[in-house]
Amino acid sequence: MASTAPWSETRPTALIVLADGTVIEGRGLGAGGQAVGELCFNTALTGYEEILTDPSYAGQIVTFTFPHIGNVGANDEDIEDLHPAARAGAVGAVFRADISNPSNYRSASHFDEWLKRRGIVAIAGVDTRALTALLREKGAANAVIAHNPDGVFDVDALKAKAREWSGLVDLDLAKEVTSGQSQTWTETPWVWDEGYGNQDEPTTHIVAVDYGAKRNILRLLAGLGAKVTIVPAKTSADDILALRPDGIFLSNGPGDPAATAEYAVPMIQQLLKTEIPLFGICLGHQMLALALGAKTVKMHQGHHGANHPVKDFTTGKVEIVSMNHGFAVDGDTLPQGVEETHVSLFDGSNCGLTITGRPVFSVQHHPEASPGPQDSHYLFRRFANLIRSRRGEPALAE
Ligand SMILES: NC(=O)CC[C@H](N)C(=O)O
Repeated sequence: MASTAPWSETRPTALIVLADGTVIEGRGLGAGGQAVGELCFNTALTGYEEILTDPSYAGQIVTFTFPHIGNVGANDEDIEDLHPAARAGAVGAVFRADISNPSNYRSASHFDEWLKRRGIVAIAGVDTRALTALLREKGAANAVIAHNPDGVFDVDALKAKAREWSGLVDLDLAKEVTSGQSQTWTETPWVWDEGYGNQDEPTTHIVAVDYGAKRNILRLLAGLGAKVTIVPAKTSADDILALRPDGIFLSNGPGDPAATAEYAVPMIQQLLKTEIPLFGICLGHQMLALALGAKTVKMHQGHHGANHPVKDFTTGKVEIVSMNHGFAVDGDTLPQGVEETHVSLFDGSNCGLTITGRPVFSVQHHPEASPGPQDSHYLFRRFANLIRSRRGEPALAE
């Protein structure tokens, strides 16, 4: 099977070096050079391009547990970050098999070329089952991924680099990946044979605070009739309210929520003094929880995949969801008046909250999928219904 990977039987052309000194050898793919970050694993079977361009993955190296990554090629349509030139998203990728030639009508380039252009350092030929078992046992690890086609590495220097990296705890990465200025978003979700649409006749206005927002979230909001104004992470509550939103959205994003909370929490607390419906996803969920007085914790290995079962206590239904988080809200710290609405059926961790009797809620998982099942799309309709109810309009079927 063809591969663009430089192949050396005798010499590895890429390494993963963990902070504990573990060295894993393989074949280099994608960009040359080195990247440092937290090494995690993702169990999704599809959607590698969406995963690697999710800005929530900034500062992380993703091990794909699915062995064949790259076979549907790459295109410019399936990226999830708002500003591709800024390359917010995963810094490295780990694969079992080499990348085969693309076979898909939507493919515009070989995935290896795409990785190179995107500046993602990648490695193939890794026993990803063993690596995943190691990460499950020891927890997500600080690591360096290095790719040199000549096969020359200073392993001691790589070990030191992995050891000396700060790690994600206390790191505010939202400020690195947020939009520099406000912009309007009107693109609606992808439809078979038609591609993406456009919201030409918006009936509501949603302000989305961008901590590293994924495009498909914005598309789903626009698809439900909203004009979306994306604002930078540090926009003040006054400036947000001056836009006269019908609803406010707090986006997903990378890094430690407790670090971003420094400026996000006072802003969210001010927004909560109004009755404007508010919806948060992932980092947005975590910061809403912090604004309400709850605590977030670093998880052992995190949740990254497209096959996680979550229970919605408000309906009793179980949904299969996309997840990508390394921190979680400690459900035991939710104050009185705040209800836990969703929980992970894998480990019981908190996956959602609402303020009793108020139009405010958030979830830890990624209801926009992209990639993943669409079971949780109802949460966008739940948000739209909070806006509709405030305006005296009939509810959509959830
Ligand atoms: N997808 C996200 O928004 C991730 C939130 C946060 N950075 C975490 O890892 O838990």
